[in-house]
Amino acid sequence: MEATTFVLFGATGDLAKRKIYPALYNLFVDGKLPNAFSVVGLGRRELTDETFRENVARSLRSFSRREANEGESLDAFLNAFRYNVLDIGRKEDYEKLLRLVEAREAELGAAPNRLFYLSVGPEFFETIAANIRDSGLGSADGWKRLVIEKPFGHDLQSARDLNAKLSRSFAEDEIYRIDHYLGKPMVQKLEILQQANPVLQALWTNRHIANVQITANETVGVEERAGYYDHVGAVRDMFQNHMLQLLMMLAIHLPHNSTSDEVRTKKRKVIEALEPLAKEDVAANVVRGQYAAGEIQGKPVVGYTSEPGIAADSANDTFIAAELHIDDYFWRGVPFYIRTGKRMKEKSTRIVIEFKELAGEHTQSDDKTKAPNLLVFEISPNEGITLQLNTRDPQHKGEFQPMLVNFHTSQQDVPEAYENLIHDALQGDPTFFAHWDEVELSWKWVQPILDAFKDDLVPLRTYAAGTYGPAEADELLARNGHRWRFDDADNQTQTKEGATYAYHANH
Ligand SMILES: NC(=O)C1=CN([C@@H]2O[C@H](COP(=O)(O)OP(=O)(O)OC[C@H]3O[C@@H](n4cnc5c(N)ncnc54)[C@H](OP(=O)(O)O)[C@@H]3O)[C@@H](O)[C@H]2O)C=CC1
Ligand SMILES: O=C1O[C@H](COP(=O)(O)O)[C@@H](O)[C@H](O)[C@H]1O
Repeated sequence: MEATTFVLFGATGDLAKRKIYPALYNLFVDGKLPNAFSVVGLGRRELTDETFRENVARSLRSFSRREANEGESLDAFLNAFRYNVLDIGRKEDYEKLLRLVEAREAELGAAPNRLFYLSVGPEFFETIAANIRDSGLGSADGWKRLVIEKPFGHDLQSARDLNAKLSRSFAEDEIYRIDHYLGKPMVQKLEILQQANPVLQALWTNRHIANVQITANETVGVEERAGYYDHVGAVRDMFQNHMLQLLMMLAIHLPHNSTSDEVRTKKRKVIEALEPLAKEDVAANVVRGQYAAGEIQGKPVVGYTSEPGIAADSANDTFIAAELHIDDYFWRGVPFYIRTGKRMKEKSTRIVIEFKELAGEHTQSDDKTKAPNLLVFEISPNEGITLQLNTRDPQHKGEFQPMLVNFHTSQQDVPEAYENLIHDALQGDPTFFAHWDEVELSWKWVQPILDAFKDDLVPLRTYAAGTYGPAEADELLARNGHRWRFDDADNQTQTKEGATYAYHANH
């Protein structure tokens, strides 16, 4: 891998501590960092290199999936770290930074390839990009890349404005917009599972698929993020980015060995083909919810409007469910149901594909006991694939029984999303980053929902914490004869009654 200087804005912040340092460490342990590699951490706080390294080591002990015990290996990792005080708005600080970066590159005999990771609030993105350009940090005889965190805009117009500003300093192919859902290993596997398995390719159409359900439920509430979350809600925090990315990744049809350009083109086609919702139609297709007091895993929790920092009359959405349609050859007529919420019964991110009965199949008297075939991609917290088939106990010739064929990987073996994404950014592979076209088209699709929420055209439904959301989210599916599959209760019945065949990846 090419020599790289990893310039980290926000090196003293929460994201760096919880995600970025552990990801870098795990890549280091796996031998996936360049030989000539430096991290230059930036922040306003006055830290020496030694204190910075101690902070990094502490974060590894708390958050890394790998042991970070003192020793040669940890020392070798930390040796790559330097700290530099920088105030984002002070131009002269970038000149000092340039001198430090150049000195470090000279020390290592490394080419001036620089990755600028912006782990700071989006209000700083424009200033940082412009200062990188003006200071000469980005004009050396190597490559430059800009990695940015969400949120990318607050609505369609602000996203366009931000993109226009960044484009003055970085080309589109130099910008890596993180959507950490694209870094989740199971999401990355969706592409290859489809390409490498003719059986899936053959089934991936409206001829065989009755509906697709994409869920990202969380048990946590607003936590300490009231200031941020109360202005964005579930629609901006999760739906516009992560959920629509999951939809694109699931719905694309890719030729074998697709390039990153092909993936991007196909994703764009999917989102372009999403049937637009008019503001007036949002209420019929979208459920907006907010959690009330309830219980999470046996413990009482307060409702959203009683959370610290949230106004008692806040109408912010903590839950959203929607029915979407992709108007193209493959998916016409297949509802895509999306649901995400906070303070739900269980933490689970999964995609369920429900298959149709065979066309023209005669109804048998015992068909009512037959469960639909389901293909379930468990994305997190557990990773796995389940196929629900029907069987019958040959001894008793009784009712149909669902049989679950399970594939699960051990959590220890699974790299963190940030490991995958940082590794890809270091290699210059943009496949699992959000391209501007996708971001813009996602905001465009979501904008009528934002407008309808703002104008209060969609009733705010409450749901008790610790449930699966408002009843209206069930009704959304019920009107089409569908229901959310593989929720906790559903799952228990299926495993109690059904035979389970497990295949473990490490066997
Ligand atoms: N935390 C998380 O889990 C996630 C965060 N994000 C996004 O990542 C970004 C960073 O989040 P997070 O780490 O939580 O934020 P924090 O508030 O914890 O950290 C902010 C960082 O920005 C630095 N900073 C702030 N102002 C300046 C300034 N004027 N000049 C120089 N540095 C400055 C701070 O350094 P100092 O105080 O030393 O100046 C600090 O290192 C945000 O965009 C957030 O939305 C996205 C997904 C998850
Ligand atoms: O981006 C975000 O994602 C998290 C959920 O991520 P997960 O990997 O735990 O599923 C969510 O809690 C947060 O509000 C949101 O900003």
